[in-house]
Amino acid sequence: MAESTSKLDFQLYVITGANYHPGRSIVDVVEQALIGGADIVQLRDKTASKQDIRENAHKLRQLTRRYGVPLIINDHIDIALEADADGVHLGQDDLSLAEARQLLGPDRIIGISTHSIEQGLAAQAGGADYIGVGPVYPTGTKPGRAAVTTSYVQEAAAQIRIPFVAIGGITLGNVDTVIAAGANRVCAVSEIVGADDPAAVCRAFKARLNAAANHSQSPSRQGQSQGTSSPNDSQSSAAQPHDFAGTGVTVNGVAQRTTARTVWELICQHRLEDRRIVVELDGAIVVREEWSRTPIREGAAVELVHFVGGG
Ligand SMILES: Cc1ncc(COP(=O)(O)OP(=O)(O)O)c(N)n1
Ligand SMILES: Cc1nc(C(=O)O)sc1CCOP(=O)(O)O
Ligand SMILES: [Mg+2]
Repeated sequence: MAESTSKLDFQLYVITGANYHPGRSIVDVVEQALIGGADIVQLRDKTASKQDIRENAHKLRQLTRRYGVPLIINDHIDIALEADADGVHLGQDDLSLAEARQLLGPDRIIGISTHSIEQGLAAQAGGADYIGVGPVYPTGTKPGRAAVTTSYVQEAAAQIRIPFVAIGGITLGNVDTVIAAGANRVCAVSEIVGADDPAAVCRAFKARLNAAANHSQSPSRQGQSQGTSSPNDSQSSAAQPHDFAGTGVTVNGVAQRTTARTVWELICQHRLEDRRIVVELDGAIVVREEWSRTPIREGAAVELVHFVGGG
């Protein structure tokens, strides 16, 4: 089912889990995930004191701002507001969606955990910005919760119109199965924050998600754009289609013709979609949230600056 336009644009969602990285700071581990291409970060800590969670929220707020990535706080609306996080994530047993919306206002993101299509449809009708669909597989991060299996992912893909993210026991070993069931977005805790190299794991997840997104393009669109797509295709409709000869642009000082319609498609054509990059268009920085909405026009001068060594 086609998604409605959303304020959310992500593929890879990373949730913290301090018990998985003893001896390494949360800031260090999350920064590695961001370098690897994590699109959204959730601070989740079920055991720390409220004061410690508050302090980590402020640290992660600063960090995620530097990377232009949204920060979600699990469970604690007060901390989300105090730290100026982008939103909260709530479960079926947490504060209700309606109460949370009243406290947070219309603009902050509210994500809701769902474990059945009935719960998913209810959260969508109640105004959730996204839903979690899981646990797809049994997981030690949420022990005792029965797996919903990829059947619920398939149902969500068919019936849910807001973004949904598959979660629970997702690893590089099974992510292709989850994607094949219809997930465009995945979320992981242990596989990422418990890894020796969280950046490498994130890059690998993004490569799988991007490969699937490119593969699912219609043949006519592939012909136009070399099979690249934005993380949320509905947002790239702002760009106008180009003719077959493409658009004359200069990329990093090299004149060329491109079939890319947006900055995001140009990034994909240059195979930089899973790299940490800064984009300059005609002398002005284009922030990450705008990549899939920013059209490439004839004569554009684009600088795609990527950081060698850090990811
Ligand atoms: C993206 C995402 N999905 C699901 C959850 C789980 O939330 P909840 O059911 O409230 O359980 P706890 O995380 O609070 O233990 C989540 N946090 N994020
Ligand atoms: C926090 C959480 N919520 C879930 C849900 O299905 O609602 S599954 C989950 C844990 C996800 O951790 P991992 O990637 O380590 O399996
Ligand atoms: Mg919760």
